[in-house]
Amino acid sequence: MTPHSLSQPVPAPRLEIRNLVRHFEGRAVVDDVSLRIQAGQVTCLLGPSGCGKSTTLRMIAGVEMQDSGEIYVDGKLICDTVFRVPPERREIGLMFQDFALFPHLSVAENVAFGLNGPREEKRARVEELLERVHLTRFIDGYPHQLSGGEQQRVALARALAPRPRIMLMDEPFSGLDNRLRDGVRDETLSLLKEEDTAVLLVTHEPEEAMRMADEIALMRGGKIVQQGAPYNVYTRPVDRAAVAFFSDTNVLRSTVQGALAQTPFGQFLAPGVPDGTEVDIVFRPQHVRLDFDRQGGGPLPTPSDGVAARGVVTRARFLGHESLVEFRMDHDGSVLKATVPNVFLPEEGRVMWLTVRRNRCFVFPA
Ligand SMILES: Nc1ncnc2c1ncn2[C@@H]1O[C@H](COP(=O)(O)OP(=O)(O)OP(=O)(O)O)[C@@H](O)[C@H]1O
Repeated sequence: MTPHSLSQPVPAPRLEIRNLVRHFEGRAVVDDVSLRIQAGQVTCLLGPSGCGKSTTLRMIAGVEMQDSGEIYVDGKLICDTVFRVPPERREIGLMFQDFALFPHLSVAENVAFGLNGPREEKRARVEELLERVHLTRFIDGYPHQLSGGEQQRVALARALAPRPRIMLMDEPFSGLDNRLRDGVRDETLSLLKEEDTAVLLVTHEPEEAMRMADEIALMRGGKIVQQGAPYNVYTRPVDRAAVAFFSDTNVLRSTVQGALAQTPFGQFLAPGVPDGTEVDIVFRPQHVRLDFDRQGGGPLPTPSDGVAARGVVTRARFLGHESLVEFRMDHDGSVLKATVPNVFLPEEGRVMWLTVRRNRCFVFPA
């Protein structure tokens, strides 16, 4: 870094919300939520249905008022409990799943809807955006002549036409079928990046968040419980529910003695956990290793994989890029799941030995 760049002032986040709170019927539906998003960055607000994602988005859009907290755009206050810039002056673009196009307006008229200024300028912006979403040929067409994916791209062009500083997107792709969705998502993402827009995208689908986000804010019960790059949120989850939100999980319950949790898979480190504490050892099916039975025995213990435990196959299914195998474990009759790349479909009743990758396990208080 040069001395010159050191002296550059750090730009204020394009969007910042501080300590937003909203109650409905005495319940905090959004409970002290803070976020910062830079220009050109996509943050996904990810969480189960009803956790307060849409209410957060609506407060930023200005169609819902917070009980407390502030919203800033480029460092300027646009809303607290006293001062409020009206929604239409916030320079925020909106895209919702059911944000339908106007059926009686042509594609060009739809895209131009939020634009002011001379006709030629508006037309030039409409042509530019339709070119970028590869829909120039439909410029004089009407929404009913377009497929779902094409309509969604027009909606995106319409939302971006006035060059909003921020885009708020609420489950924008959930109306599209799977085949279309990936393509529309990728195209949307590259267009948003080109426009240098700060994006807050609400979704309940982890795959969508992993695919789209620079940063994921995991929300539950009105609070952001974890925030970070997708890789970090996935590999360093804060609790058991955060693991389970992204994938199937296996759980072993144990009690800590001497900073160790004993299990049929050997011991797990539980540093700093007091003796007598019940813990859950949580791991994903892809971190279970399978081995064949060798005359009643399994593989020898290793420091990285611990001790092998015996299980019997109850079900095996091929999922496309991997196979999911379920086992009933000898030690307590519990069911554990393992995934194996490609095709692996052992018959029901087959005995196998399971080990668990130590460096992929999470130990949480139960
Ligand atoms: N106007 C309202 N009056 C009363 N309760 C409301 C209102 N709006 C939202 N809620 C409640 O607040 C909670 C959070 O709703 P919100 O729509 O923000 O959740 P969400 O995470 O976006 O869920 P979904 O993905 O299902 O839309 C829900 O329990 C909802 O019923």
